[in-house]
Amino acid sequence: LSRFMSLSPKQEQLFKQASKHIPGGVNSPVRAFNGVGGTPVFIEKAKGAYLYDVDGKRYVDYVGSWGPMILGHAHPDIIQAVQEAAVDGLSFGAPTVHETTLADLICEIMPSIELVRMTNSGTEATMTAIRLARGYTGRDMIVKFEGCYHGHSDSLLVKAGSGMLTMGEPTSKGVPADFAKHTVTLPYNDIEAVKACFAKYGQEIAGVIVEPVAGNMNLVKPIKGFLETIREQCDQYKSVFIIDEVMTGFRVALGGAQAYYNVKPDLTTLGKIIGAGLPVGAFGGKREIMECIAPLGGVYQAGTLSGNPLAMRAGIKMFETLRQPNFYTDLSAKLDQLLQGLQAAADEAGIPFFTQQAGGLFGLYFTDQTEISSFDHILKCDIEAFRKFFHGMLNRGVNLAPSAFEAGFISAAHSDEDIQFTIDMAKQVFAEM
Ligand SMILES: Cc1ncc(COP(=O)(O)O)c(CN[C@@H](CN)CCC(=O)O)c1O
Repeated sequence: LSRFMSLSPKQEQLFKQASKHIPGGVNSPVRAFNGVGGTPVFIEKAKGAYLYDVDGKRYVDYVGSWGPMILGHAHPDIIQAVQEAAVDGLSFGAPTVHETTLADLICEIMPSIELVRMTNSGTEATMTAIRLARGYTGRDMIVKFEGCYHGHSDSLLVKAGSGMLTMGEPTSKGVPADFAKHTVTLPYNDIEAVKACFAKYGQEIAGVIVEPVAGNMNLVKPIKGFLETIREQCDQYKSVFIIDEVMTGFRVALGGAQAYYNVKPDLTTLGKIIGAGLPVGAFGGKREIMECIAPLGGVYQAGTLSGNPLAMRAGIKMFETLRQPNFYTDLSAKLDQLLQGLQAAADEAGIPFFTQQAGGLFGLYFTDQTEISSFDHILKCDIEAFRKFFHGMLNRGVNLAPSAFEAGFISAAHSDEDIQFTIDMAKQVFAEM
């Protein structure tokens, strides 16, 4: 593997320079390549399906900035919208009609959302949704699921306690145990565990937060009845059902996973795609819950740059394309073509491998297991094989997520040629594995 790891001396030098004043040389940990080894690639620009690194090398990109670039990079309509917004001023700290327009759009596309508030990241959105669930119910306990990631707020950096239905333990230093103990973490897709948790703590549970399709432990789809059980239990015990659609919103379907699986949450958190690449998050849902948010109610939340005009106008412009008929059927068909090609290539080379898809989101698994529906299944996959595949593809100009515990993203800009190229490169890499 080491022969794959080093990139150009220039990239090595840039990483050394970055590491002088930036922790780990990156502004978000996953970018440091710790999950795959080697030095991160420094990107200079991007266009359509492609990234271009500082050496001018082109990569077909399946990370898409972790989801936002569903139209492809530097889409001319988006760039024009941002340029036009910029000349009108970058931020006013006062209401603009663009915020109303985007809020109206989101509420129309996701009918479970009656009121929506913009933030600057998915983390802010989920952090506030948790606070809102607690403020609305007057309860403290939150339920989340192993392997799901909802951003880095304290209540959500919690893993399962020693016993399953016990108080959570921090997954990060700096999160007080007193804080983590209000979060119970259950196995994803474990319907009985959800029922047992509510039977034991029901009256204390402020809310449940779940990735409706998990994309932060690699891709894991909900089994039949999982999301429905959370909905039923929240109804029975008057807890708030929060669906974290930061990654799945406008990705697995226009209406998100809640449309894809026909489940109605009380609150939805959003991010990534709604800003078209600019910093945006959002949380929204039932009016009676959202009316607890300041300035209407006593749950405080704020943000200097929330709803800023550049991000709003980029998002509004992007939805013009997303709402075109067949956008998602075409995106899914494109991804299906890719995954079928990768599967055939792996089978030909005799590599234990399979894939899963949810709209424009995908997972690649190096395993001979035939089912992936839990974090335990993911932990049994062959990480070393993934690392070899990752570097083999990167060297051949295909950019995958630098971790076996991340999902993959395709865009409308990926052409048939890009997909065939990806499959051809995979054939070469599988052959040397
Ligand atoms: C379901 C879900 N909920 C919340 C978040 C946090 O959003 P941000 O605070 O990173 O905007 C995320 C962020 N996803 C990661 C990808 N694994 C972002 C990449 C990164 O951390 O750099 C998410 O996937």
